[in-house]
Amino acid sequence: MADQYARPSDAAALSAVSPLRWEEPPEGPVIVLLDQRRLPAEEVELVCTDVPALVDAIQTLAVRGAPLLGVAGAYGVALAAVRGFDVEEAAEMLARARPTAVNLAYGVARVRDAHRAAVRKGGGDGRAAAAAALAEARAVHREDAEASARMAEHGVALLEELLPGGGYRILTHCNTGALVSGGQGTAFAVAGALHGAGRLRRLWVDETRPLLQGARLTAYEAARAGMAYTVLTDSAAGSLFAAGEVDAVLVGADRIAADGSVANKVGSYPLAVLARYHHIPFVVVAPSTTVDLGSEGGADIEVEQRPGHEVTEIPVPPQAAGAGTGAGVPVAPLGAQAYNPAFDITPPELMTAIVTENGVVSPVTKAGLAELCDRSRSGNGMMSI
Ligand SMILES: CSC[C@H]1O[C@H](OP(=O)(O)O)[C@H](O)[C@@H]1O
Repeated sequence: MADQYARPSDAAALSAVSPLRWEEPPEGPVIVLLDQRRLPAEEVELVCTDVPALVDAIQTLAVRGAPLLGVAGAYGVALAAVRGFDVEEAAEMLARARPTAVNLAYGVARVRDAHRAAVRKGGGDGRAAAAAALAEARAVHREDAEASARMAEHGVALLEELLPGGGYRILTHCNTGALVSGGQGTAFAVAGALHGAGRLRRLWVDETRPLLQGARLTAYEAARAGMAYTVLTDSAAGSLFAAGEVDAVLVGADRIAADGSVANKVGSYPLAVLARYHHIPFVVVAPSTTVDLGSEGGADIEVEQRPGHEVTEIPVPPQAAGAGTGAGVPVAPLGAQAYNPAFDITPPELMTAIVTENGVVSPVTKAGLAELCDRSRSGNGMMSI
């Protein structure tokens, strides 16, 4: 079950608001989510008291973005453990909630395995196993925040190496800021670090149809940060490249295959082709938890297909984008068919680099990516569910 609590849309309060937190009110532990479907017009918090409510929030993009899905999945398994729900069943439900972002399965497996180990060790002491599950979920959350800060450092250093001096006009797609992370995000964290150093001349923000994560969420985060930013339709990006107005493209990722193929928000692949044609750096920024060494190449990545009404209807607030209710205003003839993949696949040969918390791989090769991941996984290897 999820209750909703509206908050004043106060900019000062916003800066302190996290997209997800664990709380332990007297009536029992809950996961509190900032409902990203309602942003930027309203700050509404969803209070999830059980796993089905969290699964629904994930599937309707109230909570979204690969790294944060890993954190949400981790806390979802911990919620099951602490509230005495079936942990194995909860792990299965959560891992299947969205198929492409590998972080979700990773976060779920981390906490599920910690719980299993504690059960084996504790001989059925449920409280000890629940405490171990919550501790592991907090570790997943903390590690993602730490990874975000390190990605920002590596990303800035890479841009300074690629494009020495001056300020940068960065084009980004979808939303990759604090709303998708335990920290300040992935690609947007690099833009934020550039902004903090006075090196961000302009942030070009693709609106990112159909759910408008760019126009709604990246613009919201850029405004809060005081960045110079401009929203554009996805189809206008080409003319910006042609006009020489883009210095680099920074995007996130939902799953990176072993060969470096990247699944990211639909529209990323065309940007990579444009960047290659115009000789502009195309850089993917993602934590190592987004790399799935079990997927050999792009063909192994399941691309989530979403409901057609997200394309054929314009969402009507307060049922904002991603509500999944079909409560929008039709823009296509009723009954129109729609093609609505949530992601597309960019091959490694179109990328300049992949930036992770452990460093940069450029050019993007299978060996280079594996080496980067091995360095990061000495403590917490990728676990599949
Ligand atoms: C850096 S994770 C953000 C990543 O997730 C977005 O997808 P969605 O909004 O459907 O969760 C998009 O692919 C972003 O690049």
